[in-house]
Amino acid sequence: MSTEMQLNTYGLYFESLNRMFVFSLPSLSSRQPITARGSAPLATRLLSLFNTTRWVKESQVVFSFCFPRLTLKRCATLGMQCLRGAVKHAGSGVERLTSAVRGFGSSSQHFRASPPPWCTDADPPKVLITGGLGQLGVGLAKLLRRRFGKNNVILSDIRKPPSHVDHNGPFIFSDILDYKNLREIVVNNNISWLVHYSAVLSAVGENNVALAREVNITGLHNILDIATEHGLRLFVPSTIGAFGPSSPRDPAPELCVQRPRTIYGVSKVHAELMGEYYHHRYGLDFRCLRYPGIISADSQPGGGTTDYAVQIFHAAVKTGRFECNLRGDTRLPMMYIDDCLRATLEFLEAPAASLLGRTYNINATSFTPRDLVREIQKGLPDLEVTYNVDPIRQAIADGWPMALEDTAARRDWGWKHEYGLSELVRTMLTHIATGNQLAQTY
Ligand SMILES: NC(=O)c1ccc[n+]([C@@H]2O[C@H](COP(=O)([O-])OP(=O)(O)OC[C@H]3O[C@@H](n4cnc5c(N)ncnc54)[C@H](O)[C@@H]3O)[C@@H](O)[C@H]2O)c1
Ligand SMILES: C[C@@H](O)[C@H](N)C(=O)O
Repeated sequence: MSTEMQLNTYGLYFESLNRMFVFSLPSLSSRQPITARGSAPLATRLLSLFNTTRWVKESQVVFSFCFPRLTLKRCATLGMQCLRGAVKHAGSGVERLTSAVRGFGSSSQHFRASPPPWCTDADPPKVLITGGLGQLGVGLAKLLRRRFGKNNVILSDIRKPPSHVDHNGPFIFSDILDYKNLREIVVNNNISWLVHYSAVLSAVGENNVALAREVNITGLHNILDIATEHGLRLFVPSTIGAFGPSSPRDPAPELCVQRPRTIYGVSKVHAELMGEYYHHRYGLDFRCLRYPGIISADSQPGGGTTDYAVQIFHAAVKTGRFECNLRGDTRLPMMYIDDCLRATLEFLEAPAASLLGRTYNINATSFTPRDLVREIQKGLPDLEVTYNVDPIRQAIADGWPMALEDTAARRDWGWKHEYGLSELVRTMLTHIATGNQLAQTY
């Protein structure tokens, strides 16, 4: 199939339902395949110019622009302007794409082209996120709302939302231990996808085993039953904490001995097994990713063992000093939040037929506190770090893997991380510094 044909069929697609303009770059030539890295100038330009979502699918890099409030015609025109502007600024290597973009839109037939195979849902899903006020939920809601529309994604938690969360889309109270309330929410809002983020994390769990057991195990049972009863697609994250000291550590394969020594880890292995059992027994569309430790700038971690790797950035920018509660040589798998949330959306959207398994490892980078300090010091050379090891957290970390083996995710649904250690550190410092400046001006 020629590049132009691919572009006409898959490259530029206008999804009228969501006023969404989807734009993908196939490999343009064998000499210069467009990959996430190969297309960096164009990708960077697009991401800096517009609020875009990016997926990487097989050999294609996919962007979408969503203009939910505009008329169809205005939306299509704007989409074309975005693409032309971005391509013009992207520099070399995209000449053939430029000519295809020029041709696209001249005939209305393009807007009736079939959607790409991974974009065929006629109705957007109605998504409920439980435990949505933690480190990951608000960011995921933002990403999903951009993709499916603001009112199609409901955040829920047992805490009161800060005002910015309350203003950005629907939020409701939901305690996952209250089965009746959960069922009412699912029925009344016609929920079709459930992202189950409520949990008690590793360090807090060791301090309150009863609570962790209640939320992570009893709560999960409620979620599984509701999801099965109402035919929902259910996403439950697992973790590097689902492995233990007897698992292979570098890397931990998808299938291996899992004997974690924390209530958090035990509850996550339980979730993986119960979800897979419900999938095979009742046909539940259960999907589970084992996340590494997640690093985010504008949301705080909720009491885990990898929290130091978020806290150090804030301390580095604010005071120039940090006391680390893990030993300097403790290597753990970590991931920048944008990679984690994009992986979650891509995995949720993956056709069921492409999923050979239901629980996947995803990996990005691994580092020790010392590696992280060295990298931060490239931008903030005056940062001073001392070590005051917390024995509970250190014992947990010593039983976790140093890296995850994630070839199945890369093969089955095109997972690809974008942030290595240096990109992660640069991005975190920029976000935190910008956030602080903004805070000072108000
Ligand atoms: N953040 C990470 O590094 C990481 C890594 C691996 C896996 N995960 C998993 O991702 C998910 C989200 O993680 P996070 O970091 O946002 O967690 P978090 O601890 O920051 O947030 C969890 C949320 O669950 C809520 N919650 C507690 N009890 C509840 C109940 N009874 N009903 C409803 N909500 C309740 C809390 O109020 C909190 O807002 C969790 O399942 C976690 O295990 C996170
Ligand atoms: C790794 C992850 O599950 C969480 N951040 C924790 O440390 O508990």
